[in-house]
Amino acid sequence: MKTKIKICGLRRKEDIVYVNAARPDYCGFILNVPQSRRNMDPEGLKGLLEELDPGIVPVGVFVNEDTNTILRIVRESGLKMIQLHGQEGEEMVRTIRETAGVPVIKAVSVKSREDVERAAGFPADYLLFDCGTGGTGRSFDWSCLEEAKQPYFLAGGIGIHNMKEAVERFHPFAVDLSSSVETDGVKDEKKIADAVHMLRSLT
Ligand SMILES: O=C(O)c1ccccc1N[C@@H]1O[C@H](COP(=O)(O)O)[C@@H](O)[C@H]1O
Repeated sequence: MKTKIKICGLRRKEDIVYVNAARPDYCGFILNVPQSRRNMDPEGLKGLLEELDPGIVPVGVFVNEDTNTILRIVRESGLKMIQLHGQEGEEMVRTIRETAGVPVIKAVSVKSREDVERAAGFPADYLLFDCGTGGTGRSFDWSCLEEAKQPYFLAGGIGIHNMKEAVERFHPFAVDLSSSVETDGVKDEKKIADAVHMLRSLT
């Protein structure tokens, strides 16, 4: 199967224009995470999603958010996928997956092979392997991925400099980019286009 691509951390109208032109498979919105410079208020989300090309799946990224708040935001905004990027436990992942009616991605911070092995027990539709807290622009030791048993999103410092190696060596379900497609802290149209173009040329 061809590796897909997600562009994460959109928050401006221009960002929607950029992804509509580049056409990644998924795009992500960091919601109610004030410690992130990519944070956006869910109030503004519906308006952005109305402008999004229907062929791009919008993913809501939450960090240790209350379950009912996640379910309400998904219901009201039209998000098509949920990414849990904090310390959410199995029970919460299961509840959200059963109730929200959209697929759930569970992010796991990888420091060792054991982190990847343990993640196999999560009742999520997809796992996402990342470095640290998310959106850091840093990679982890990819040799840990040799223990991965199910389809996963690969995140953490992915860009055009290392995407070829990531895809050809590990065949992730999707690569997930944020920092590498920004200039001066905002999304960059050309970097997004180049990243999506490179991914399509690889697979
Ligand atoms: O991007 C953030 O600020 C962020 C904040 C909180 C949770 C997740 C966040 N981003 C996720 O990080 C990876 C991309 O990381 P990178 O910048 O390319 O290294 C992706 O999964 C985003 O959803």
